[in-house]
Amino acid sequence: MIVQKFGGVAMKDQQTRKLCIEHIQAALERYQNVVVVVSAIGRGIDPYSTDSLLHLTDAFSSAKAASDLAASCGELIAAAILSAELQQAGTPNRILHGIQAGIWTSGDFGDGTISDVDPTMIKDALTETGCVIIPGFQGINEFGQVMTIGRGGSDLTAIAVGAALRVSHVEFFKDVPGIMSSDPKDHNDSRKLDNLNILQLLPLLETDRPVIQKRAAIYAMKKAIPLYVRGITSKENGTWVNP
Ligand SMILES: Nc1ncnc2c1ncn2[C@@H]1O[C@H](COP(=O)(O)OP(=O)(O)O)[C@@H](O)[C@H]1O
Ligand SMILES: N[C@@H](CC(=O)OP(=O)(O)O)C(=O)O
Repeated sequence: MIVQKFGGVAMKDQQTRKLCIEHIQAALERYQNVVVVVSAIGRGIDPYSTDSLLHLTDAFSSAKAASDLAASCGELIAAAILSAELQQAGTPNRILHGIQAGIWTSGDFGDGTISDVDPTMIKDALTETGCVIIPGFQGINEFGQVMTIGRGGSDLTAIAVGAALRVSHVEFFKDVPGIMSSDPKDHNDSRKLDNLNILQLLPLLETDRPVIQKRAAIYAMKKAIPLYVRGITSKENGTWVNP
């Protein structure tokens, strides 16, 4: 069993989602059970991106619970679209969201922390279909309210679910071929790294646009979960991150 995480760029249109579906189908053949964690579709002004949802009204600045509920819809929409397209491609699957996903959060709206993951319903669903889709970036607090867990938080969702299910590793699909020696969007001379450990990764995450959310990387280190960061379009090997 593995967890695969597809971010906003991988999910951005039907063409890139076809690549996501190919990666999911390949993983199903190899591992039988796959949990897919998705982020909201696109970036910036794209209609269902997290930024667009957070800017639907300026009243969200003083209504944090409502703002989180709106933001969480981006990942719900992404899960619904990927589920339908996977089904169309011949792969039955089931979405688990909200309380069904068993992801419990605490702390502040907009920046919650995952306090517990109860994998019972995920395991039950996997016995039915082998492929479960979970909207990232969110959980439920003790009062049953939806909370988001900080920008880039789907990475944390994927790792926390992976840890709860004791998977062999968590895979991330990016618009870069793996983890590079520096951000390739800023440095022409950056080169792909084949292997590194999380302590070596942490300095690379000190940027406005980290390749993995820093909080998620620290969680992976604490739970001893290996990560595999791959390119969504490339066939070449990605980067293994050892805990
Ligand atoms: N050291 C690095 N190696 C690779 N990519 C990096 C690095 N540092 C920053 N990045 C940036 O991370 C981006 C991918 O992460 P991100 O956009 O958060 O993915 P996701 O779509 O999964 O959320 C790349 O487009 C790249 O600009
Ligand atoms: N959609 C959320 C959560 C997330 O992790 O997104 P992405 O995987 O696209 O960085 C955000 O933009 O913060």
